[in-house]
Amino acid sequence: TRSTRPQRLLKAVKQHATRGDPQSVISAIDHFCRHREWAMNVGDEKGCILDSVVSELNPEKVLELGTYCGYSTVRIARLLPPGARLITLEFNPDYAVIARQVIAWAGIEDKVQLVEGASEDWIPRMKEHFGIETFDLVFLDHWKDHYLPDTKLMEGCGLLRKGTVLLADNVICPGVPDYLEYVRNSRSYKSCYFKSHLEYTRAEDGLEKSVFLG
Ligand SMILES: CCCNc1ncnc2c1ncn2[C@@H]1O[C@H](/C=C/CNC(=O)c2cc(-c3ccc(F)cc3)cc(O)c2O)[C@@H](O)[C@H]1O
Ligand SMILES: [Mg+2]
Repeated sequence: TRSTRPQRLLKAVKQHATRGDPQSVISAIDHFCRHREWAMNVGDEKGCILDSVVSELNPEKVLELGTYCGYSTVRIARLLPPGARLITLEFNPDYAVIARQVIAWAGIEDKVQLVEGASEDWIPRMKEHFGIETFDLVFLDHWKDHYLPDTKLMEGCGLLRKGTVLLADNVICPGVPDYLEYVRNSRSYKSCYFKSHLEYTRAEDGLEKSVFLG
């Protein structure tokens, strides 16, 4: 049967990227998505904004909601200091199979824990299962109607501390209106918008950075 787009993306990584070189994995995926087949990775333009937020924060504990093929997982993990940890949640087993191989090809698997399952099931188990007190950074890039409920769930589970940064993809396209309204109007967040473009296109999109104030 015909291959899937994530399988073709992984093939492009194995053909064009150097094992153990995260930057070459990122470039191979960007090239594939720009010149062969579009895919919903955060991409190179918004990826640079993601890089600057990670580099400025130097987070020890990072949570990613929605691994997909592992592109942003590699972008984040390559910048983490030794001993820092990224937990990424992916509930589609077919995508998880691809993401594990992309993460391994990049050579950053020792910083990453890919957990197969739904965010709503795993967020409440972060403390007892992973020994996580609070996260320093959360990257939201999963189903857009789950950004808000999962944020409220993380608040309720005590996973956010004064200064935790939530970075949300796609706040314009496809858009997350209920989430934006919440983080921009809640007294518990200081929020700002980083204008950019939808990955590999000229359409507007951007990232919303929201600092939890406690
Ligand atoms: C129980 C559901 C909520 N919890 C979840 N827990 C764990 N993983 C979850 C997940 N939801 C979704 N996922 C996974 O995240 C990924 C989903 C991402 C959804 N992203 C988008 O829809 C998206 C869509 C676009 C897009 C933009 C314009 C356009 F014309 C077409 C698409 C651009 C993006 O950057 C996007 O991120 C998948 O791998 C999915 O299996
Ligand atoms: Mg996205």
